[in-house]
Amino acid sequence: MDQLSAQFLTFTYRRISSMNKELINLIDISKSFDGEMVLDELHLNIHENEFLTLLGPSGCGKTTTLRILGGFVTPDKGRVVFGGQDITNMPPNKRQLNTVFQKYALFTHMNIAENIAFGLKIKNKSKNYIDDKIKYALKLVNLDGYEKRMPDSLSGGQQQRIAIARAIVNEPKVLLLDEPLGALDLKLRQDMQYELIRLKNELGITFIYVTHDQEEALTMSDTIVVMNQGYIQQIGTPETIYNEPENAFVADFIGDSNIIASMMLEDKLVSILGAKFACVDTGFGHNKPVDVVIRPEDVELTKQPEDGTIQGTVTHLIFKGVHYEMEVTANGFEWLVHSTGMFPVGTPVGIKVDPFNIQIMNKPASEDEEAVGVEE
Ligand SMILES: Nc1ncnc2c1ncn2[C@@H]1O[C@H](COP(=O)(O)OP(=O)(O)OP(=O)(O)O)[C@@H](O)[C@H]1O
Repeated sequence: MDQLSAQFLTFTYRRISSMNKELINLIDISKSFDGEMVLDELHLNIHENEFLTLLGPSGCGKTTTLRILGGFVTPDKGRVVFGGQDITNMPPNKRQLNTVFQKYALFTHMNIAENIAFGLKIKNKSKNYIDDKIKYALKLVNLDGYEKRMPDSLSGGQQQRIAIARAIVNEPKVLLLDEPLGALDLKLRQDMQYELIRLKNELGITFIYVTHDQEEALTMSDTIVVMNQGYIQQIGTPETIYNEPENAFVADFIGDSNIIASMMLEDKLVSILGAKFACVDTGFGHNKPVDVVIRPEDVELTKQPEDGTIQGTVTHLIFKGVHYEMEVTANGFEWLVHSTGMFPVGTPVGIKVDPFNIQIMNKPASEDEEAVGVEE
């Protein structure tokens, strides 16, 4: 198992095991800008106390979805329902949602306490109420005593915590976070990921998080929604998304993978690059073109070709710290392999895969005829 898989498995304990009540329903939402379809009949249910992440490449519609939730963008079609109430046309300030953006957008001429108090003052809350809230919020984000500091005397990570503190004093039921860690360096980003998980658990509210960083999504989320070109590709727990990707896009976007055009010969038997491999999937039919996904850490290399192996040669080797990354050319395919064992370049090896680690995916209908790897 590589670092990535280990990292998200560590967090399994805190995930919602039996999902809570539905809180938000996005029902058949469509949105175009300048005649370009950005979201096409998007349907999504979000639960109470869920950490849900919208994940996908740049331009896939994540921020637009978040802005529709926040009320900053009105959908062309479809409805936004919050706690059973239609809020599609409700203005942002009336919604029980608060947004934290990538750019902290703190008021530079106000100190930290004034920044946090800003929204509460507009709502005419009493001084005592506001002071209590400031203390409470600063404690939650681990910045007690920072009331009098000015924003430009804080680090990026601290400023982002203040932006979060400012959002949570409004007691939203949902926090919308648009790449809030995007501007931070890697180490700080990782620390803040833990902070956000803790914060969400302490507050007991729903977090809807936008990122294009798959590792961040795997680390933090109860549920990941993988999006591409305005469509939801898959919704699932990090484990499901990583181990059982439903299509080649998801498999390719989440972590490294070997995606191989193959042929399902019969239930539990697949022909990969001309060799027969036992697998566990059923119901794909006979002699049906499929895509097979095998994660690099699930490829086992053997010194001698064995039954159920393909023979190949190691063509690249890189030391990655926790594992070696190798490329093995076998039956015309470049296999990506992560292994704690090292095989020097030029070594002949056998490739073996446990049946449970072979993930079968239906090919899109239009690609059926292009399938390769047929051999009886
Ligand atoms: N107000 C707007 N006017 C015109 N086009 C827009 C507007 N907002 C978004 N778009 C376009 O809609 C598409 C989706 O944008 P969106 O910001 O939702 O993507 P994203 O997945 O959040 O991307 P990124 O990760 O780069 O922020 C993009 O092509 C973008 O240019």
